[in-house]
Amino acid sequence: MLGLLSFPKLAIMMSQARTLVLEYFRWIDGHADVWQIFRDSAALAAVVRSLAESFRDEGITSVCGIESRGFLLGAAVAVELGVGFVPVRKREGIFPGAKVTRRSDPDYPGLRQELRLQQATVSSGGRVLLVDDWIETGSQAAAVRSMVEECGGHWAGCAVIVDQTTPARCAGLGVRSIVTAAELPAWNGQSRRGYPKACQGCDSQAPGEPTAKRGRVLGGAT
Ligand SMILES: O=P(O)(O)OC[C@H]1O[C@H](OP(=O)(O)OP(=O)(O)O)[C@H](O)[C@@H]1O
Repeated sequence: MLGLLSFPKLAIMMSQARTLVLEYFRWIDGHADVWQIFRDSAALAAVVRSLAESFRDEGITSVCGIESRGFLLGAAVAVELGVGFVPVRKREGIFPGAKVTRRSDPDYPGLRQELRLQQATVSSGGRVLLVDDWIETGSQAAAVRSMVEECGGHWAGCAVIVDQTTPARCAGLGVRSIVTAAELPAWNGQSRRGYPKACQGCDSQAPGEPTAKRGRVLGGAT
């Protein structure tokens, strides 16, 4: 763990994470491939530390992650913060015990995800941080928030690598990101047209141009 960092060291660490994300992120056949960031140990470590550091002083008692990339990142950030991990599974897969469930509003590919959370994993009064690789519509995160609150937990916010939300969604869900979608390399060497503009006020983006569909140029998933 990093423990307490001086401001210059913290700024350098956050800057390194941002640089490595921009270096390793790839568009492959029109699909955003965040997995490429994880194949480099230095990039993965920097991303995990940066996500953890953005909520280090917020009294987080558990970290939540949505299957599947949220499992990888969320568990790592939980270790970094010294707290436990709360998994949110999608429709399929064995997941024993009493659960709360939600059907999300349409997410970035237009899917209404069936999300499940084990009640016992959220302690009443606990402060839960959601960690994910990317947030776009915020529909899955909003559904998770609703389940956490039903279990008696408090929503601390979202730590993500890439933020592509609107300012209102960003503020409502408490999103803090390493980069915004508008900062990513252009897709296939073309312009970034389709991405919202960066929002200076909340470190996210402002509405404007249509949102790029990072996961489905040809109708597939990420
Ligand atoms: O902001 P939203 O529009 O709700 O979308 C955000 C979610 O979409 C991605 O996961 P995805 O469903 O692609 O699952 P995966 O991690 O298994 O690829 C991402 O990891 C978030 O969990």
